[in-house]
Amino acid sequence: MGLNDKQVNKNRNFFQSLIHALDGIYSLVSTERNFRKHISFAVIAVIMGIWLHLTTYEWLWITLAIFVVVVAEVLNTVVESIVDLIVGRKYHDEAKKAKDVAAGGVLIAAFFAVVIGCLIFIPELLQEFHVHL
Ligand SMILES: Nc1ncnc2c1ncn2[C@@H]1O[C@H](COP(=O)(O)OP(=O)(O)OP(=O)(O)O)[C@@H](O)[C@H]1O
Repeated sequence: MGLNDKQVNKNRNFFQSLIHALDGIYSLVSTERNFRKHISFAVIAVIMGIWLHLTTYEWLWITLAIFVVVVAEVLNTVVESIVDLIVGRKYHDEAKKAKDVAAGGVLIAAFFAVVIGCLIFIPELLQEFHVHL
C-alpha cells in the first residue's frame, strides 16, 4: 500500500480504505500550493481563536469556514485531476470551464471564510485592545 501501489480493485477492508484516504490527503498537501496556503490561514485563525478565548458558538462558525474551504479545495483538485486525465495537455473549452468553475468554487468558499473571520475576529480584537467605536 501507499502512494506508489498499483491497486485497481476494490479495497478489501477498512484499514486499506483508510490508507488510501490518507494517501489522498498526503497528495493534496504535497502537490497543492493553494491548499497549503489555506491550511496556514486556518492554523492562524485557530491560534487567534485560542488567544481570544472564542465561545463555542464562534468556534462552530470558524470550524465551518475552515471545512468549507478544505472541501472546495478537495473538489477543485479532483476536477483538475479528472480533466487532466481525460484531455491531457490538449486545450479544450469544456476543460477550461470545468477547471475555472472548480477554482471559482474555492474563491467563493474563501470569500465565505473571510466574511466569517471578519465578523468574529474584528469585534473580538477591538474588545481585546479596548477600542470603542
Ligand atoms: N486542458 C485545458 N484546456 C483548457 N484550459 C485549461 C486546460 N488546463 C488548464 N486550463 C486553464 O488553465 C488554468 C490553470 O490550470 P491548472 O490545471 O494549471 O490549474 P492550477 O494552476 O493547478 O489551478 P489552481 O490555482 O486552482 O490550483 C485553468 O483554470 C484553465 O483556465
